[in-house]
Amino acid sequence: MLFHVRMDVKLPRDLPLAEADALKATERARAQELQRAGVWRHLWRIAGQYSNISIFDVSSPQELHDVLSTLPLFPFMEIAVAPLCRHPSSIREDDT
Ligand SMILES: O=C(O)C[C@H]1C=CC(=O)O1
Repeated sequence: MLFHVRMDVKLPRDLPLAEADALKATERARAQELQRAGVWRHLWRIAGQYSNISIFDVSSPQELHDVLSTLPLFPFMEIAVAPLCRHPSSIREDDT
């Protein structure tokens, strides 16, 4: 199942820089691991915002929740999820 996910990162202003940098580094490593595994299919920065638009490929809403809720930055993100299905006018033969 494909899900469109928007993540808006809201780090506390008083979070020490070293802690923020460590969180971002662990988030980056996890994001890249999930991309290599094919779970995090697309990851795009929204221009001018500390936000991303992503496409996840998981077996269920529960798996998506498990993945998102264990991201290191999860406590500092507002997340909006939309489940996707094929558009009847799409000319793509697969769901990539
Ligand atoms: O920077 C972000 O958009 C938040 C998060 C998503 C991937 C990653 O490395 O950090």
